[in-house]
Amino acid sequence: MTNLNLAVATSLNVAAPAAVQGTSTAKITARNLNFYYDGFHALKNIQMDIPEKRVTAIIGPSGCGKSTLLRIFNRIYSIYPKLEARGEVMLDGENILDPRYPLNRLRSKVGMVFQKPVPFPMSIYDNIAYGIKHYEKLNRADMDIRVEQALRQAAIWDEAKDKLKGSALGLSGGQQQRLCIARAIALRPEVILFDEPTSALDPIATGKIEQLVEELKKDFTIAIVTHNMQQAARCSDYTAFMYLGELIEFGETETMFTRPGKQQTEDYITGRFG
Ligand SMILES: Nc1ncnc2c1ncn2[C@@H]1O[C@H](COP(=O)(O)OP(=O)(O)OP(=O)(O)O)[C@@H](O)[C@H]1O
Repeated sequence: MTNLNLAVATSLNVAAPAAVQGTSTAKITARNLNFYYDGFHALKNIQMDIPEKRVTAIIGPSGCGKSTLLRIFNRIYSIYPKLEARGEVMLDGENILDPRYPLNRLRSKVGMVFQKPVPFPMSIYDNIAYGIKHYEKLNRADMDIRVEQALRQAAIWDEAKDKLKGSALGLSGGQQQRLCIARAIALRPEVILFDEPTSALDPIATGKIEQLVEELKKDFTIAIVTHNMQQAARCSDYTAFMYLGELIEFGETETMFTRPGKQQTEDYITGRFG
């Protein structure tokens, strides 16, 4: 590590993350991706590969297009008029921007967790079962198993198991966010998108979510938008740095945080702007 690189890592107060083990194929590939809000050019010619079963962090200053990019990966924008995506976003080799790509299939393959946990106003059990019922007909015993599996995988089973029939709104903010993660997992997606999942949480709840993200990458491909650079450094394998709608740099997180290739990336991660 050069002095500069050491300075970058030290200024972030993070240990350089371990190198990514092995190679990974791309689960999602964006090619010549442009996005417009009623004519406003918000994403400019993005080329990006999101590696399978790895965590990819998307960072950059406010307004650079992080959330816009994430929302394209599950086509959530398509419910609003006057929003337009051009180019290709391939998921397992199929272009999800093609209107013929069934939204139902996309929703079952790509789950999303938002900034603010929004449990449904119903029991903890029903929060998980509700989504499953849309896609599958399970008998009671099988549903019980699926609900338990999802809660366990989202590391909230121990706290929830004795109050499954109680309202989800009675959980703490951090527990609610893990419930929302369980709700996404229960549909057995292949990709989970996290849009600033810890910005409304305290440091302890944040730590639990970061640990969970680390666990989940064994089974899922993860993309996470975060303002928190320590978080990106701690829990991602790859990092994308965006600025003013462009993808400035993409690479292994360790490299990005210790030997950034572009001056803008270095300025951002060392806190010189943003
Ligand atoms: N609904 C909208 N209509 C018009 N412009 C929008 C809309 N949503 C976002 N934008 C614009 O698109 C650009 C990208 O916004 P986006 O929310 O993706 O940025 P971001 O990097 O996620 O920002 P933040 O970190 O503040 O959440 C910004 O210039 C923003 O003002």
